[in-house]
Amino acid sequence: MPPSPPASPLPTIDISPFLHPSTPSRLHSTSASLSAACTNPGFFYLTNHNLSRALTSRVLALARAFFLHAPAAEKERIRRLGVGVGTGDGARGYQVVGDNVTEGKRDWHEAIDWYRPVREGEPFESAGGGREDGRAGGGREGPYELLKGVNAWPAYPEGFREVYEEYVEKMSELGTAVVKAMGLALGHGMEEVFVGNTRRSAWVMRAIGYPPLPEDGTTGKDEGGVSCGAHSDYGCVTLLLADETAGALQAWVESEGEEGRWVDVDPMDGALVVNIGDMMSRWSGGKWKATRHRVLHRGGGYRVSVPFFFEPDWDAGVPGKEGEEEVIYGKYLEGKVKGNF
Ligand SMILES: O=C(O)CCC(=O)C(=O)O
Ligand SMILES: [Fe+2]
Repeated sequence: MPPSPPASPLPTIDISPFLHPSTPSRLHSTSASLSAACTNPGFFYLTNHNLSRALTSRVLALARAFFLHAPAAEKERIRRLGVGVGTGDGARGYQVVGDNVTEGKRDWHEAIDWYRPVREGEPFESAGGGREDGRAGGGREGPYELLKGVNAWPAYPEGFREVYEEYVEKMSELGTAVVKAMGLALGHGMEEVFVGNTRRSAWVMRAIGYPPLPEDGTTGKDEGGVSCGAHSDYGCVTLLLADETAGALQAWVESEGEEGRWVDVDPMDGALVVNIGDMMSRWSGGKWKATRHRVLHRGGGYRVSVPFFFEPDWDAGVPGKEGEEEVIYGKYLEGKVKGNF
């Protein structure tokens, strides 16, 4: 008999002590488990969070309905455009299959990207900022500087924006709880550092639709033949909601004394998949890993995922290991966005 594939080695973290009143011993034991998970493999399941099943189902169903049934004209209306092109800011909006590029290769997915709204009086704002103050704003006049535009919301299916804005609130709350737990684990006042530097988190949210990869394994010239190329995430904490499709997301796991390998990160009912990004790895002095991951969706169905990237504030300074220069998160993000698109 061939050996059966290894079971997913991902740990599970119950985050409830950081969302509700708790005891010091529960807080400490949660943050100790979290620290172990962030050290290796850098990916884990998060349970007992603050999201109702009604909300997560709505979020996934709306994204699926948009990708599969929105009229082409509606997708075009909210299309991501380059800086200086109409309402484009080079970041926000809808991307057709192949628009998104990882390490120079086109990815086999479509997506909508949203970023923290540019708000008056915040460092994220600039002369060319979109100033989308909550629901009152929303004019997409342009021109905008890189990353300083206004979010684009689908008019189809109905109710999309309302549900997703509720989701952003919940995910920001959850992100804060997770970085608090991480700060407690690192000690040395890092809890205050993390909370203080993520109060105005320059969050990013993507709704991603993955058609199955073409069966011949090729997606064309300049294309990686993958649904999403191998990468590490940029910021603090990625909170991933995905549908029930198995065998799509993979993480590069290196265990001591063993060669690294790609491990399937299949969805777990009721849990979010969490991994840490480059900034959190820096903040931990390199103790924690921003684990590389990729998506290879070869199955038959259409996969939908909605990652929420809980990031540092735009102007947060993130130190590296000794001898390394501090990184300003907003500048780091600008560099990544410029390099990708
Ligand atoms: O769709 C997924 O499972 C992961 C997507 C991802 O890694 C990303 O958007 O950074
Ligand atoms: Fe990622």
